[in-house]
Amino acid sequence: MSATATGLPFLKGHGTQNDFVIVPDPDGLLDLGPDVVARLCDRRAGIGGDGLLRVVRSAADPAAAGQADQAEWFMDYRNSDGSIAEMCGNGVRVFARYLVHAGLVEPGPIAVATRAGVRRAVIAEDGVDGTPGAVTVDMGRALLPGPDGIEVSVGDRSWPARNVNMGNPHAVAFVDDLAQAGELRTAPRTTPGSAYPEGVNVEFVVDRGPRHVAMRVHERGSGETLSCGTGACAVAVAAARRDGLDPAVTGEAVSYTVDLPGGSLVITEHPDGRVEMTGPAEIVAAGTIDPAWLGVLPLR
Ligand SMILES: N[C@@H](CCC[C@H](N)C(=O)O)C(=O)O
Repeated sequence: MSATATGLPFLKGHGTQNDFVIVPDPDGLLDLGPDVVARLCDRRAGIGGDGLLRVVRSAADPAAAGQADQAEWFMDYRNSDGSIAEMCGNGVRVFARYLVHAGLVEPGPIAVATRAGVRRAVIAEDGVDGTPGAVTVDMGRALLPGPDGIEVSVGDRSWPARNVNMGNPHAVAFVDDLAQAGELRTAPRTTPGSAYPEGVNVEFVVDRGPRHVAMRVHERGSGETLSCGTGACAVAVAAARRDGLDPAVTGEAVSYTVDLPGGSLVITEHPDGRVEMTGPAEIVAAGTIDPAWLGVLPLR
């Protein structure tokens, strides 16, 4: 499936209600600029999505340089405002689900090239009732680069936050009540400004029970979304450190269930530092974008 004079094929998918426009471009023929991506992600005038996943062979995209020998497919992820991000956790599960849906891979282990490097996933078989199998992804190591003293503010309220990098940047703030963050129509402020020169995803977290938390997120480039996979990983690692748990020290893996408005993810940090995310991913629709609406097919 690729762009033709009669239109641009697309699919729609989501993982815990973080939703994506999926554009198959196996041979890397499309040039999707920020404006085109933002139009496609527009929920009223376009298809609608928190982001866009272009599916391209690693060998056909310079952004996947050096990864083609390990991962045939490259996830070219874009935020809904058209900006590029290094990584998307829900996106990589949906990307894997698309590859199975399209018959390009079988359920089981798969490697996906991303701007943050190769991510290895395992796609479970569908359930007997047809429920799509969960996808588990090795999200790599969390970095906790500091500095101390980061604060996140909404209106006149501020909270201390922890800087966690999952390939993309996160500020994780523990709050008393998720409603305290308000409507999140605009990005929370973070200080010092120097902590996040490329912008940041901000998570607000409350405890639900032992190794069980709930969160809301304001995503860089997409606004408040119903789920963020990298955000859930960042939250689980920040919660573990707050709880005095570090698998590298104890030698025991630590798992947290992270509830998001769109569903739940299970995040496990291993003694070697790998952070594993397990959650659902499904394809909900497929169609063709009218070239007249698009103006012109964005071919290279
Ligand atoms: N929703 C994603 C994260 C997408 C990228 C993020 N908005 C950024 O700019 O870093 C996820 O599931 O991880």
